[in-house]
Amino acid sequence: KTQMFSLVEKRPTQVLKKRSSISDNGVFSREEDDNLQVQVGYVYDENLVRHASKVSNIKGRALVVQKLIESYDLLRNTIILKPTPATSEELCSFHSSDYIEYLKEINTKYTPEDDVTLEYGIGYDCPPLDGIFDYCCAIGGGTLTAAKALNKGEVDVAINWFGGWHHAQRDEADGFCYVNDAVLGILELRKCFNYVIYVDLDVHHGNGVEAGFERTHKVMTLSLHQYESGFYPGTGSTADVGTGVGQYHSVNVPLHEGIGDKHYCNVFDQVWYKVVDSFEFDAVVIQCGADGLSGDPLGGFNLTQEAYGHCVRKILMESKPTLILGGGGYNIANTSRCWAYLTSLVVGCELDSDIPEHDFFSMYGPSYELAITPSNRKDTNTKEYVDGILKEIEDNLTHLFTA
Ligand SMILES: CC1(C)CN(C2CCCC2)C(=O)N1c1ccccc1/C=C/C(=O)NO
Ligand SMILES: [Zn+2]
Repeated sequence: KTQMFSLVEKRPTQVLKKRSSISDNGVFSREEDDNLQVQVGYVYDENLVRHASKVSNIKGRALVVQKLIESYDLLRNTIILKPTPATSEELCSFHSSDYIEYLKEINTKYTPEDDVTLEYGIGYDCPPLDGIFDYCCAIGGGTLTAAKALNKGEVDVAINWFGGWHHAQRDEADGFCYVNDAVLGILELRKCFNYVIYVDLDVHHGNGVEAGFERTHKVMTLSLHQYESGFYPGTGSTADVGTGVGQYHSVNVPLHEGIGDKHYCNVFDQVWYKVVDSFEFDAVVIQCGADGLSGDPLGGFNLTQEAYGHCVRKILMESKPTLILGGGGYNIANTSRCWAYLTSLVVGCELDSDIPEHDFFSMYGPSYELAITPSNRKDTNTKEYVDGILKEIEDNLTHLFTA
């Protein structure tokens, strides 16, 4: 039986209401115990951190994230989910067998230093990794382990900060993503949950996940991202709505650079309200790529962890089994700040505004504070532009009402 949970939004910490279980007639029955925290699973082991550190553009990020979360003692009331590497068969539930066979073949043949333009997207944006196949099994396995724990009802929310690689396509690596663990996780959840919604908060369009589900109405993908000419990956306009029975089940919110917390949260709320009304989902996956944060070298958006927290909190209010993933994020200290903050929000405890003393304390200078300060950059998202895209999104989603 899948235990459900319900959240009551209380500031500042998330005091989560008692667990309720679905009684026979499917209606929530409230157990009469006192407030039980929602059961949170947290994917971690050293092998996964070692693999996650392999990709050069976020070298060492996995360990810095982990150490900050540990320094705040956030894992004491979570269930640590030790990941099992994915098997080839599991990777092939989304990826083509020739792509996976190719990764096996080149597993220890190349290293990032090899300046080769290989097949299957390996070599340009996605340099060959030493142990590239083992890397994909570890990364894919992390998210699959989380999804399986949600399927078994062991946890209500599962967090995997080492996943969220949303650009990988069925038969090629793309955008520094070699395996699309988000797609694998959604496919796993679909074994137990009929309808799944995927929400992508990364500054880049979640093109690989959208492509994976654009022809089905069982999975809705919602992506908020920067959308400018020449900005990677270049997909994700409002006109991009999915096809066939999947039509109107891909929702895109293309934004221009400079958007800050207040505006972003306002846009999210307006879209989320319509999405919840048009698509009844049984489980949720949220990709929290932190490259939208102020201070990210990509520099596109001007967000702080407050924007990410607002969206995650809003989504958790639906009280559905939820899988939370990482993704991009190239300012390693700010990415760690953001994901530690989100972890605290999910487990329902407050964080001290001063970064605790720990191995990587020096990375948080000069403020040594948890808060990320936004810059005073111009938000180029005019009211006219935003109202226009919200209207298009609303018009698209009304097709689901009438369906
Ligand atoms: C190589 C990295 C990943 C790093 N990077 C920045 C950050 C720091 C200096 C350049 C990029 O733009 N990258 C990319 C290059 C080509 C294609 C995609 C990406 C990023 C994808 C992504 O984050 N998706 O969520
Ligand atoms: Zn990104």
